Amino acid sequence: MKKIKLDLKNVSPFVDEATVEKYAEKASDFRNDLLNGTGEGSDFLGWVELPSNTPEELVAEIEDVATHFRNTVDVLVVVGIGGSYLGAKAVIDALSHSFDMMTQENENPIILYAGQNINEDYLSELKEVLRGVTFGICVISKSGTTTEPAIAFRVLKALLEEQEGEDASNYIVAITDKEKGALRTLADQKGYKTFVIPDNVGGRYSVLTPVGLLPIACAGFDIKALIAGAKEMQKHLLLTSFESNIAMQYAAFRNALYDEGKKLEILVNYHPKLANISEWWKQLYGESEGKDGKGIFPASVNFTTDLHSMGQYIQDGERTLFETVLSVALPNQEIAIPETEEDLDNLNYLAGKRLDDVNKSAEVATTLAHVDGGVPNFRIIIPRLDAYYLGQLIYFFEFACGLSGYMLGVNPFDQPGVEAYKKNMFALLGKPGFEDETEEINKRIEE
Ligand SMILES: O=P(O)(O)OC[C@H]1O[C@](O)(CO)[C@@H](O)[C@@H]1O
Repeated sequence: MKKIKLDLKNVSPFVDEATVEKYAEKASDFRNDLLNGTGEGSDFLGWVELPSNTPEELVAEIEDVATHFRNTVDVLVVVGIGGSYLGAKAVIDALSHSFDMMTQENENPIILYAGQNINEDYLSELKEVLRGVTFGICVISKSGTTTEPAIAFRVLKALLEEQEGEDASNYIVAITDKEKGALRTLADQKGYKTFVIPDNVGGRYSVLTPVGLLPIACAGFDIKALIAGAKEMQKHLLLTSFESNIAMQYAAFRNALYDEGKKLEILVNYHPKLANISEWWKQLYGESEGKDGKGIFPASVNFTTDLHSMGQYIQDGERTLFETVLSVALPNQEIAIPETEEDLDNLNYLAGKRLDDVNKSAEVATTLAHVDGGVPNFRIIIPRLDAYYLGQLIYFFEFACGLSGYMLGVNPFDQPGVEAYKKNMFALLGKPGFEDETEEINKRIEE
């Protein structure tokens, strides 16, 4: 089997060799910190060994529960926010037919999402489409106390109970901490089927635990292939030499770019199915690195679509950005451009060419133009879009993120900044225990 590759050709000219060397020298130590738990945040390194250590029995249990849902429901609502849904959505969207809801042969439940916002229209409309439909709920929260998914679950559970009566609990699975949190208490009391999120795996690193694996299996995709791909990458990233370790290279070069004033990284795809891989990646890198007044800001675009909107800025705006292009080597489908006799649209010069040839030309053309415009370009080559290579990609990004955070000098496994909005919101809503904050925030608003 092939491996995903990292092409540095269009990054190297933008960085000082000595700076890269500085990070490259440290890369091996940081790699050891990840493997041996000797760096900051070492309580949250459970993800490092997940691909090689996930027990077969757990995979079989996930597949059994997925089969139960695939046989009993038409829709599965995944309730979660951040790392508790982004990985599953990223993989499911990458592997699904682009027009899934229009295909007749879909034997798997439609996967919908809730709890990733607090919007009243969204949840009302979701309830509207679920009314009268056989649906299940997969509620995911590591802490078991996050407000957004807790509200959505309460609302959807009420609808499910209204429709299924005493049987409702057979349509619910909860993925949460083994003993802590409100969701654990509720699940135990109601007798829901549960899966555990290991203590030592943070939300944004949890896609290869039941958090990602169960929804992906319910959608009908091959979780064993996903894990096998991740395992292959895990083996590869054990390599100690900088020249052969693509995670060390990516981490070192992006930190060198940061030192050169490139403060913003744009993850680029030329494949619409990868759009949500970018959303997952943004949380992974944003929450891991954006702290202590530092960190590359992760952004994303979908090309060629966004070349007709953001293309102008990337080519010509502030020179503080670099791109990381996800390039899928081979499409899974084939379509050639037809020839017409009249050639009224002047496209006969492309007749017979595959669409992918045109897409690849756009990719090469754009990369060259952006490099000429002062935008360094990493290129990650994914042999094809399937579960195995997505597993490789996920593990590569996770490992590189850990390394990159250490190179930046931050703890890549905490997210203290996320608490600030929560504290204010609880104060505004008058949550018990936040009385002093409520008084303070009300004064501030009235001023
Ligand atoms: O799984 P939980 O505990 O509901 O958390 C969801 C998300 O919220 C955060 O904790 C941020 O508030 C993320 O790190 C996490 O992925």
